[in-house]
Amino acid sequence: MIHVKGLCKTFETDSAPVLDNLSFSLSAGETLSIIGPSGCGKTTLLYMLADLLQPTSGNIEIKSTNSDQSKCTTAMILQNFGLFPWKTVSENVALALKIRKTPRDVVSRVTASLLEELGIGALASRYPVQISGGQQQRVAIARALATDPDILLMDEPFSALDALTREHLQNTLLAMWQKRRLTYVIVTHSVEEAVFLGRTIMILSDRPTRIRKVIPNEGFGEQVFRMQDQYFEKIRSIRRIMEG
Ligand SMILES: Nc1ncnc2c1ncn2[C@@H]1O[C@H](COP(=O)(O)OP(=O)(O)OP(=O)(O)O)[C@@H](O)[C@H]1O
Repeated sequence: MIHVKGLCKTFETDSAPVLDNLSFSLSAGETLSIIGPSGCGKTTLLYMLADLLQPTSGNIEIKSTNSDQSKCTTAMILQNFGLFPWKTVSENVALALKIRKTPRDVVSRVTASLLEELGIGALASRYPVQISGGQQQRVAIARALATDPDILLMDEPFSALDALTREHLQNTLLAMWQKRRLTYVIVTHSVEEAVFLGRTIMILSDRPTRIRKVIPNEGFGEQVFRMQDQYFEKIRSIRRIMEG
């Protein structure tokens, strides 16, 4: 579904490349955690996957496995939630559907069902300032899922949250994956989060950034994984690789 080949990125203001010859693939229904040193280009990579930035060279092909559809849709969730403060929770979630001129009854139905699914149905008419950070992030997830994207791209989506809320939302994301078999890519600074949420974990190097290692994560997929030896062993092995 996602095929990245020989991807390089150098910004005009900087002579040194940020990303240097990255190649990887991700199939439909798979989940990828990307982890690496600060400033190595994780956000840059995500923006290129979202088609918000162009590579300097190399290419990204995002294609549906369904032959009727040649192009896949992506949605992105940002670290600071990116909600519009002047719109209510349900208006924020409905936004992308309204922009696409979706019939009003469909907008209401999809919005209400997503808010229920994410446990924030009672907050529909509140404004973002009237709800907690964790609840705001649930709204951001609902908004991203409203258009039923093929691929969900997340840039440190839970990093601003306290540990318990973060864990709840990781569980929510996993539940959404189990239910919908979402394909998602998550950028994170947390090794624990990378291991809990990625069936594959990609470790990036320092700049010029290359793929240091791609690690399959067989235990991924259930909440109980967090309590298992395999989970802690994977965290230890990734830390060893990152510490070098
Ligand atoms: N638009 C831009 N113009 C010039 N340089 C940029 C631009 N965007 C990012 N950079 C540079 O590219 C490098 C990678 O930035 P990026 O935000 O992708 O890293 P990151 O791995 O996501 O960082 P962090 O882990 O700290 O969030 C940094 O050195 C940054 O300053």
